[in-house]
Amino acid sequence: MIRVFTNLEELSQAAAEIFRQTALEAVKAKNKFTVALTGGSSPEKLYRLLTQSPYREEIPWQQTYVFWGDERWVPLTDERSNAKMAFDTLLKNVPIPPAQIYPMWGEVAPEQYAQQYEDLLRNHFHEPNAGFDLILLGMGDDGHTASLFPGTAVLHEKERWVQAYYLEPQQMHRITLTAPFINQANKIAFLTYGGKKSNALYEVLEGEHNPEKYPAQLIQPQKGETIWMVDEAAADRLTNKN
Ligand SMILES: O=C(O)[C@H](O)[C@@H](O)[C@H](O)[C@H](O)COP(=O)(O)O
Repeated sequence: MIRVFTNLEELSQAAAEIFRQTALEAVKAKNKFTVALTGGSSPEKLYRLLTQSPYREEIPWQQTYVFWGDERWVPLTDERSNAKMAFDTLLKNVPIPPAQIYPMWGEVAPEQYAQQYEDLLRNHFHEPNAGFDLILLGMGDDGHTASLFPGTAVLHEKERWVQAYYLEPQQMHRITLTAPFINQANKIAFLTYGGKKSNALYEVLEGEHNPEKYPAQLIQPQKGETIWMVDEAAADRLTNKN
């Protein structure tokens, strides 16, 4: 499903509403809500909204479990850390028990940490084909999502839920949920705005199938739904906006 908004404010409001609804439904059904946050700049406004009324009061924070879709392999105090951004804008300001927040960072090698994070997730979910209630994702203007970058080996991973690898062009390690595991989610919301994303958005949604070049094409949940939340500038090249 594609939803087009006139500006980031409206897009973020609608995303906050999806977050609230999904959290309430999950807690009603199984007494917990498990969400994966995204990094980048796109979710900042959403995160700030979630700390305000009515979301601050109505979201069942005590039963919320927070993971990340991906991370730059840097300490939690580093400005590039996706977790730092989420703590500063959202997590410090809502009553989630700290033990229910799982940033992707540890004092071990990134590959070893990826295995630990996967074990953590498998323990959390119990079932091998279970997935997140909600995953928030962004998309880069090259068509990457999470840390699934064009031309990387992680795009071909079938078994693992989490992987870490060295991303040569950025000279840093990245850690990411893999596409097969992301696709086990019940709901995925892409937050994508700005004219510089319009080509990639067109290629991902309406171009030829070429996930090697446009990895966001790999995101096709088996049983869940994908909601593309975009602004008019990003949607500029789309012919089908429904
Ligand atoms: O850590 C990251 O950078 C994210 O993993 C990445 O997938 C991000 O969501 C996109 O690059 C969009 O970034 P913007 O929201 O900044 O455009």
